[in-house]
Amino acid sequence: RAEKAASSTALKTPSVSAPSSKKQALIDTQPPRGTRDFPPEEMRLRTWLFNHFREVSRLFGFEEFDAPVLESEELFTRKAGEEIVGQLYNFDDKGGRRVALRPELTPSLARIILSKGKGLSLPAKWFGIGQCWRYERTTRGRRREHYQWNMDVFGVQGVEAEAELLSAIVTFFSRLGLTAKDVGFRVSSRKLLQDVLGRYSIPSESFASVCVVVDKIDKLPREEIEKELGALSVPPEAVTGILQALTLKSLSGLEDLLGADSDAVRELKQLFALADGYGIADWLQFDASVVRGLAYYTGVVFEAFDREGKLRAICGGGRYDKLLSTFGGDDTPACGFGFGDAVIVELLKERGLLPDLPHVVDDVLVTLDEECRPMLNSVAAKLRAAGRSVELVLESKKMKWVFKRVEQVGASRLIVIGSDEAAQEAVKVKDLATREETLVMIKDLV
Ligand SMILES: OCc1cccc(Br)n1
Repeated sequence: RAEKAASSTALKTPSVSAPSSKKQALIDTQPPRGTRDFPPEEMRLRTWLFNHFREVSRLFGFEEFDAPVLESEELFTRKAGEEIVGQLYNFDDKGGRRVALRPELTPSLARIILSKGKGLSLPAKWFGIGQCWRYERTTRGRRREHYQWNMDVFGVQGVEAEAELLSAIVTFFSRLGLTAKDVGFRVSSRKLLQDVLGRYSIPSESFASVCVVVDKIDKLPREEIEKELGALSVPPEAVTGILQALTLKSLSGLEDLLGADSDAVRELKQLFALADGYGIADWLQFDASVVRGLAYYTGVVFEAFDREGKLRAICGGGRYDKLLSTFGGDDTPACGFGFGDAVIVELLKERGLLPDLPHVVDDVLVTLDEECRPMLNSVAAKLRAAGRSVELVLESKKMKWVFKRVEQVGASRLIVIGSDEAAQEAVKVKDLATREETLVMIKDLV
């Protein structure tokens, strides 16, 4: 059968095309529209940022998880009119299955929590860093992917969990050199809106959709907001009541509106008291206009903003106690946040807080005599085993080239082996700080 196939192939096309003398047209070397490459200098900054994400998550005792970038579309097809759903990067796979590139991490996390059922001991405190996608008409030239850091707590009913998450984000900002003068958090609760809607007998089924519209209050003209709320059968007097309530900026004002026994008032008072315990109260402010744009939030919601007001929200999150039941599971109290990798870098640039992250190695090793290369390799292996990062010059190079390379990679030492050194089983070590040169027996080299 192989011969037959080979012969039939031979008849159709040459097994290997002869190297063409015609120059190949250059491919498009740019990454797909809306996506980014991370060459080393960009990757060092991303790694630096992600290391801070991971270290803060470790300090708070969270465990890392991940999930596929590709998920079943049904995980994200919520009906509340969210932008994140309208911009789903979804398609039919080759098996005809409806799939989507994840636009966020929380639904995947909820799916995994559900998959573990009673086997999962609560509370579960998980964090993840994952690439998330959207398919937006590129008229606005915006990115179609970003990396998101999530921290989520499953199984804690009280706002102690939200306070812990806020403390984690403040810890992160502080590690980067940002203070409460640079960044603040607007904090509210969707129970405020729930309470107000209840006063106008708005059916609970409209709650999520109303929140999605109200979240656009700073992005759309008032009449557009009124129109979209009207389309959700929210009567004009209720629209006025809602928009009025959203102007509240103090808990005392909120208490005047909702009364001292309102859940929203009680929870927010407790949250601010707990925040004070962490020493982060001056980072937080109550702002009734914060509702966030994800349909599944049910309680406390928050977002971090740059106090100069030049940038989009830095991160956001909140409580989502009913997400599991939308997947057919039993509800478990949950809250979490998402923190994108783009706005924070813009903010650090604005504040002159981007770190200098050169490519650095400890030692550059070179031989002047190719006969000595095996011995040079043994020196490289010895140094690497001792934990030193070693750039091994892999080809025969002039010393002028080597010194340029040493500068490029910020090495601390240049280690040279020639026939004289090899004969003594030694190397010449040049300390690049002191310029001092010494002969060192290989057996004594560290
Ligand atoms: O924040 C919304 C979002 C989701 C996926 C990808 C990008 Br870029 N932005």
